[in-house]
Amino acid sequence: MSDHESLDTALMRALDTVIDPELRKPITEVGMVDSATVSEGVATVAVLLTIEGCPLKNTIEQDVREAALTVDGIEQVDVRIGYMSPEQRSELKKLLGHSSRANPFASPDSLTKVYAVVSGKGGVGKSSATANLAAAMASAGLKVGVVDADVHGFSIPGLLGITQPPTKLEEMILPPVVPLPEAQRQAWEKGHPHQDPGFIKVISIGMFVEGNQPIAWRGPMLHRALEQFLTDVYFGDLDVLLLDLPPGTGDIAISMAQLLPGAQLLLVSTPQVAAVDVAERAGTLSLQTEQKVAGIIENMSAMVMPDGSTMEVFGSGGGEVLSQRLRDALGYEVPLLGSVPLDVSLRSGGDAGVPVVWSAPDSPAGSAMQAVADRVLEQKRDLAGKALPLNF
Ligand SMILES: Nc1ncnc2c1ncn2[C@@H]1O[C@H](COP(=O)(O)OP(=O)(O)OP(=O)(O)O)[C@@H](O)[C@H]1O
Repeated sequence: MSDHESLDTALMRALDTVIDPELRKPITEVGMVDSATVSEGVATVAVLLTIEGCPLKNTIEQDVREAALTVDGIEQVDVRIGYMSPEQRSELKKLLGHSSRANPFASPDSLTKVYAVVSGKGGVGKSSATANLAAAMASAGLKVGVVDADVHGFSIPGLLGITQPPTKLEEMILPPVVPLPEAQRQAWEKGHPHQDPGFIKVISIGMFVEGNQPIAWRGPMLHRALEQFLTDVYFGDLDVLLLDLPPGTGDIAISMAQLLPGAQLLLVSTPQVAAVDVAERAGTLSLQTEQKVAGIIENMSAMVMPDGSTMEVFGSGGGEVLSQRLRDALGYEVPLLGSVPLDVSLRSGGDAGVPVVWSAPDSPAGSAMQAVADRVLEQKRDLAGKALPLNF
């Protein structure tokens, strides 16, 4: 083998380590490296991006440059950016095994655990719980998808700090990906040197409307939108899919049950005993849809004051009462998965686009949200006692 050939090969191996941020696959595997050669210490890499104006152009360019410079004998890198032709994009879709006519999560072979986060009333912290569960699960090394189907109150992109739009490849949609923040990534790599860290792929109705416009859709359109999210969006292999649904027992809850019959419900409620009736209705809808309620998340429970005392702004005991009532109504245990206190750090983390389990993991709300996520993951481990192909 000549020096040229061995350097070219070494360059290609280095490029194997560059992961496309949206597809979460090595760029060498998905046809994004058109050519890569080395001559007199200069690497020339022709990269094909999926679409023109790809928002991740700079990241990919930078990653290619850094990877090439790890090769002994390469001193300079010339990255040439081009774009895939329609034929190349079709090839890519085939390679990804994406068919926009199938909802992969409804297939009996699907290994993805699906949870719909629901509530009786609005404003009880359903979206905050969804974002924090997703973040905690990604920190545990899981590949997590989030579908923000809260049509009238979509807030997941903001809670997860997403500003980048999805990428459209004809009818296939590549959702934005939230990687682990630096501190969590380092902690993961220290404990699991040979395993990829988790991430969150997110799709939201809010990504498809201009500015802050309201959505005035009737049931069939909502159904179609949810269906499209499950079929047209390329999530790849996920460990967990979380859905943030609108509050109550409306059209979307029914559509979700039709499209994802295997989804389990996580019911969010405040500790206010008077709110339990409404939450109970959201839980007992599962009798008609034949879905399982996996547990209750009590949110906005007693706030810890600076002097260490607690203040029960929304009362107490609602989660326990709801757990008992649902056990009686549904005929199986519906555990209270945890109580998350009212906490400024949860609100400020959400406002800053960093869920509190990441921004302030030791805060009262951060540790309580983490504990809820741990309980959900434990339930998953218990599943039928069979080995799941997951590493947690
Ligand atoms: N434990 C908490 N401590 C402090 N603030 C909280 C807590 N939980 C939620 N909040 C705040 O309450 C508001 C409502 O929360 P969130 O948007 O998560 O509720 P929701 O149930 O999803 O609402 P919607 O009905 O609009 O979907 C947000 O401003 C959020 O930051």
